[in-house]
Amino acid sequence: MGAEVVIEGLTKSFGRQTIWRDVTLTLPPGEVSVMLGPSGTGKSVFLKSMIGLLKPDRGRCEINGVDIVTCSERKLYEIRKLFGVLFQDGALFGSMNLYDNVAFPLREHTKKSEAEIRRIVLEKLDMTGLAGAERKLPGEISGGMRKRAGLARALVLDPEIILCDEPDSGLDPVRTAYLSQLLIDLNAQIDATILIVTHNINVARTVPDNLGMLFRRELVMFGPREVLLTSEEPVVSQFLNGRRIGPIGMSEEKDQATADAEAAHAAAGHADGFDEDLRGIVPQLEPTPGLPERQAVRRRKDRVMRIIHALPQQARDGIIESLTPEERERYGVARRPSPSPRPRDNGWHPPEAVAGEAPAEIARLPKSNWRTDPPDGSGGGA
Ligand SMILES: Nc1ncnc2c1ncn2[C@@H]1O[C@H](COP(=O)(O)OP(=O)(O)OP(=O)(O)O)[C@@H](O)[C@H]1O
Repeated sequence: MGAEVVIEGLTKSFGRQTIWRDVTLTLPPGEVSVMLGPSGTGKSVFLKSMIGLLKPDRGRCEINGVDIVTCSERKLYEIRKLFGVLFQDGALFGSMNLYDNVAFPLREHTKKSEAEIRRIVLEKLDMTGLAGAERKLPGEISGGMRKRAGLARALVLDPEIILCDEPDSGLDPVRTAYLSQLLIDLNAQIDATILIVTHNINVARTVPDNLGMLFRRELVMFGPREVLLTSEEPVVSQFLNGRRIGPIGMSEEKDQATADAEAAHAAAGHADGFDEDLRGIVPQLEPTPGLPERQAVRRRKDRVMRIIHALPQQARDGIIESLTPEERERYGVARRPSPSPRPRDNGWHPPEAVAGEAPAEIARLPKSNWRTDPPDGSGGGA
């Protein structure tokens, strides 16, 4: 199972420019998480801080119990070996063919024989759909293939954590869908903890177990996907729907005059992008048939059902809705009565929010007997 990453109060500035402050979140082991955020909100800086390429000013980033903000260079070098990183452009060496690019970390960081290296490289190229392309140079292949080659290279040291910086950038929607599927398939095969930073709404809606968003130098939210996907937070719904009306402007944050002018245009009937409301929970991608089940799915259900009482009502309803009848019985929860339809049909109809205490079915939630973490308690998560 992948490593858990515990981040607490992390703050990063460049000179007097604060990029983000007090970021606190946990990446649960083996789960897939996505960090959304408008351009320039510091998503790439966040990834670089997680592998110690940038040094945060304050806070902790603990991986397998080691705080990489304060640990020694030697320890950091060791911890970095747990990571596989897919950079935006694949970061391949232009003069090396795909085989040598993918073999590079093995030749640099291990004493493996060429025969062993060959076995691993061909296995990873096969996993990423690049079997037969090993003699190609990066300049001779498409952007999608370059990303997959970057991913193959990120896999050769058997990472516990995979970081992907905008894996969809420069790809058309079909190639992005293939890459999304590949990430889920890889998670099913190696159970690594995965963090993807992206602007891509489709990736955010269909790929992760957990979703977060950076905005205005802060983490707006981070948690089970159902929370962000049903959020009424203006910045979240504006971002998910790709609208101009809302707190996010051309250069991240808009001033009041611009916001007022846009609101007046909208009131006068001026269209603001799509008319469809993209909020709501859509089914998560599943591994390609024939691959193993994602072990993280069961662990996550168990984890989320333990914290469900603390989640907003719409997220709770969405989570309970997504359980099978057997799972509802096992967890001792029931669906709430049929909701009244929403004005815009986005395929899923959350029940009306009910103020007050957690519903009875959640209050009597039993401790799950589904826990698959090792008995030493090293697994689990937030
Ligand atoms: N090494 C650096 N020195 C100084 N400023 C930096 C450095 N790296 C990033 N920045 C600044 O940090 C801010 C956040 O950059 P970052 O690339 O992390 O944003 P992002 O959210 O990944 O954006 P995008 O989605 O457009 O890729 C930017 O204002 C950028 O100029």
